[in-house]
This record gives sequence, structure tokens and C-alpha cells, in this order.
Amino acid sequence: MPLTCRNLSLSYGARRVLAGVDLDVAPGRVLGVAGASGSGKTSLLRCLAGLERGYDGSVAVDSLGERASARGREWHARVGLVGQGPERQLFARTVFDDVAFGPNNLGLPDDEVLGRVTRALGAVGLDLDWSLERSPLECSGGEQRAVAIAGVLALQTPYLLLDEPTAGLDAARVEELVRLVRSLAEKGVGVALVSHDMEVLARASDEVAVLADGQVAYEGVPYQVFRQEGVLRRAGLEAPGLLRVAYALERAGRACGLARVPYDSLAGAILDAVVPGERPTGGARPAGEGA
Ligand SMILES: Nc1ncnc2c1ncn2[C@@H]1O[C@H](COP(=O)(O)OP(=O)(O)OP(=O)(O)O)[C@@H](O)[C@H]1O
Repeated sequence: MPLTCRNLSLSYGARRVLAGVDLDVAPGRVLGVAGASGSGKTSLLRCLAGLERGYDGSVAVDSLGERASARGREWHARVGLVGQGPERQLFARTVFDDVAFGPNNLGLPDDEVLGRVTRALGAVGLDLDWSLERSPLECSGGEQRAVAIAGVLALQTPYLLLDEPTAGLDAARVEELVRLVRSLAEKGVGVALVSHDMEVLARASDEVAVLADGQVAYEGVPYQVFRQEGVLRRAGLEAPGLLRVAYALERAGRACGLARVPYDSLAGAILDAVVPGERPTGGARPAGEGA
């Protein structure tokens, strides 16, 4: 059963931030969440994470039903949240201790903690031996982000909420993050991914929900969402460049097979559409390699 919200509304004082939102975060799926600054993305994740109490409507996960988020511990065992700028919350003496904090807090035996920390560090590309020596304060910003994400991964929650996890990261770490999100989904984790980077959403998401004026203005598979020009305008968003090229080609009668081509293969599909038969479908040949 998914993590769901139904008719979810939330106000801060007189300001209504969410106004009747229905969304599902399903096991093994990645729900991307897009929207302008202040459209309520973080507030939505906080409701799903069981951190907001004053909402109307319902939020449920597995067998924990309406208002169950008030039960705290049970909810947090199911839903992990990596908030914005999570590296600000690193505090332990070593990276290892920081990542181990959550599992230790669950009262798990030492060998289970070690296993979880090892796997979580590996998932974000960090080394176990390094983690035993290094203070989080001595890490680069990108490493700190990875440590903070590992700390939540080590909780092994079946649902994971990520709020702007790629903000400020270099291209290689963005790439790692997209791969991590996809591999978590392949292992059955249900992920909600908030991002201002439409390319990250197009690559990582199974579906994208666009928030505008506190409501879901549109929800669908990425290539459909990003062709909704009116919705994007209303939400202050712009489709990723490659998709805009693909849409333009389709309008000109040169289909790129958007319904079946994953975003990462789109450059090859566009070249196929422009110069038919010149390239293997989905494959981009390294520069300089002969035909
Ligand atoms: N604790 C709070 N008290 C009062 N207002 C709040 C609080 N938290 C958020 N808000 C307001 O609610 C609105 C939505 O904020 P939220 O952080 O959910 O938006 P967002 O879509 O995540 O924005 P961004 O993309 O800039 O992170 C904003 O206008 C914000 O100022």
C-alpha cells in the first residue's frame, strides 16, 4: 500500500499553502515534485514525513491511517526525509558515527549497524575506512550532502522523501544521485523527489506532479508533463532543453519515440530523427569513432 495524501490542505496562519492535494508515493516508483519557489513542495514533504500536524485531509502509510503521523516513531520507521541542506545537521565526531546515529537509535545490534552503515556509505560512493577517520566538518559540501543522505538511507525506510538533494552539487554527484534514486526504486523503495532541476526530474522520475497555487496542476509521466505548456507557465517552470527539441521535432513530423525512449537515450533518438539510419537507436557514439 502506498504512502498517500488525500484532499491535503495546509495553512500557515492566513496563508494557504496546500489546497486539496491528492498524491501517491508507491513502492518501487519515483514521484517527482516540481513547482515554483513557495508552491508548497517542502510543506508537502513535511506532511508526508509526519512532521506537520495542523493539516486537513488525510495522510496514510501502509497500515498507519489518518492522523497516524501523530504516532511519530512508527511513522518515522516507514518514511525517511532528507530535508533541504541536510548537511547542516551533521554533528557527530566522525562520518561513521553520524551515519550510525539513526540505526544505533533504533537499538539495533552492532553487526546490523555496521552492515547498514557500510551499505549506506557504499550507496552514496563513500568509503568505510575513510568514514572512521574523517570528521563531517572536514568534508567538502558534496561529501557532507552524501553523508547526510547516507544517514537517512541507513534507516532503511520503505519510503524516502528527498527535498532538493542535488542543489549545489557538481555534475558527477548529480549523476550519482540520479542513479541512486533509480536503484532505490528498483529495490522497491517508494521515493518522492522534490527538485528545481527539471532534467533531474525527467531522468529520475516515473511520474512528475506539478504544484501550483497549492494544488496538483498536472501529474503524469515526464515527457507528457513537460509538454503541458500552459501548466508549466502557470507553475513558472520550463521543460528540459532536450525535451523541447524533441517536441519541436515531433511537431515537424519527426517523431523521436518519446513514449518509449528513456530521457538518457533521448539525445541519440533525436539524432536518429534528424539523420535517420546514421546512429544505433539510443546510443551516442563517442566523438571521433568511425561509422
Ligand atoms: N513554518 C512556516 N511558517 C509560516 N510560513 C511558512 C512556514 N513554512 C513555509 N511557509 C510558507 O509556505 C509557503 C510554501 O513554502 P514551502 O517551503 O513549502 O515552498 P517550496 O515550494 O518548498 O519552496 P522552495 O522551492 O523555495 O523551497 C511559502 O510561502 C513559505 O513562506
